[in-house]
Amino acid sequence: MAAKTTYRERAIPRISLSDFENNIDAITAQLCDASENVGFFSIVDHGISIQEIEDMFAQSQSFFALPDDVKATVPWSPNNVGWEKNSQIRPSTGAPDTKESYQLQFGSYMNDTWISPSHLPEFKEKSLAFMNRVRQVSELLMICFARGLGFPDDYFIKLHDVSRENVQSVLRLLHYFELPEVSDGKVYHRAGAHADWGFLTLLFQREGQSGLEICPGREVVTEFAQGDTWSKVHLEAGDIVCNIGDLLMSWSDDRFKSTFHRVKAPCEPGDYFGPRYSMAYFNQPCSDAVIQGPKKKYPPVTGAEFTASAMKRNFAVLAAKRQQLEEEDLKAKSIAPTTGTSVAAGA
Ligand SMILES: O=C(O)CCC(=O)C(=O)O
Ligand SMILES: [Fe+2]
Repeated sequence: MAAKTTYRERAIPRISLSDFENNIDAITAQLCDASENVGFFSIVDHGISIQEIEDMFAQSQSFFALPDDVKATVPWSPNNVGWEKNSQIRPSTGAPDTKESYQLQFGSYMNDTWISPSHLPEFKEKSLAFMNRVRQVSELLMICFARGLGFPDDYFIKLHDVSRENVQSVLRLLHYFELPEVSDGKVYHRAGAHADWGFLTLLFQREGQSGLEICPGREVVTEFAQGDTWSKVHLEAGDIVCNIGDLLMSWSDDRFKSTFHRVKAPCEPGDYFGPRYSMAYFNQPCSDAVIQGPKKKYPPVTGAEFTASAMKRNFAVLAAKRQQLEEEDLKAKSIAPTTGTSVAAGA
């Protein structure tokens, strides 16, 4: 069984981007405050309509409704594009998330990885149009973060130029499976606790499909530890939930916090066990972008190097978690060799 969660109410700032040009200073101040103190905020009046978001969710749902052997024609690849199912293992749990996802990028890595129009005629065109809408909103936020850190306004925008071949930005469509409400003793991780390693994530969720929770408290980007007091992220239709990734935390000399979050493994009364769809747009800079904060707290690294070391850290923690689970399993078997009890990995 998953452990019972300790909750604390935390206010997650809601920031309006209305009349952006005239309000840019006030918006910058609110974004910096939210990023320093929570690491999560939602944005409203961002210009993407509820209808546009729902239309993209409809495309996503049509994709996931295809038979697995059709989705398998666009498999996940190490270029970070494509479809996977039950395969993303988080260091916090040591177990795969119970979900499937389809990752989309702007450039040529996608050439063989767009689902054929014979299955979904409008999928590619509609997805690229939606990705460009989210990119535009992201660029407004990038101007504010650049100002907040004392860089020129277009500093981050240029380093996330999606017309360049080596940009790493991704739209991840997610489908978490419906889960049994009656406990069968297993823990079904939806998205185990993690921090995003990119620059800034914009997340779209559907009303009624709750589960996103955050756990702030990280002071330096090199630290993997997490607290155990969670806060639910409440959602209003049309809101975009944004979170700082490790890369922006490092690029801001640890001023803006990349916060641990998860989609809870439902196990308590009131949790949502039904099918859940979400979409996460990860802003990730070009692989040759040079990353260093204004105070030079960390040595300069390229986008590619930052990603590689984030992966290395991730896999080291994952290996340690797996070893811990194996040792617990062996211990449980030696105490009660005939029960076959499985080890619950708490998120
Ligand atoms: O599905 C969600 O609400 C969160 C997904 C997420 O955190 C991720 O994919 O990094
Ligand atoms: Fe995430």
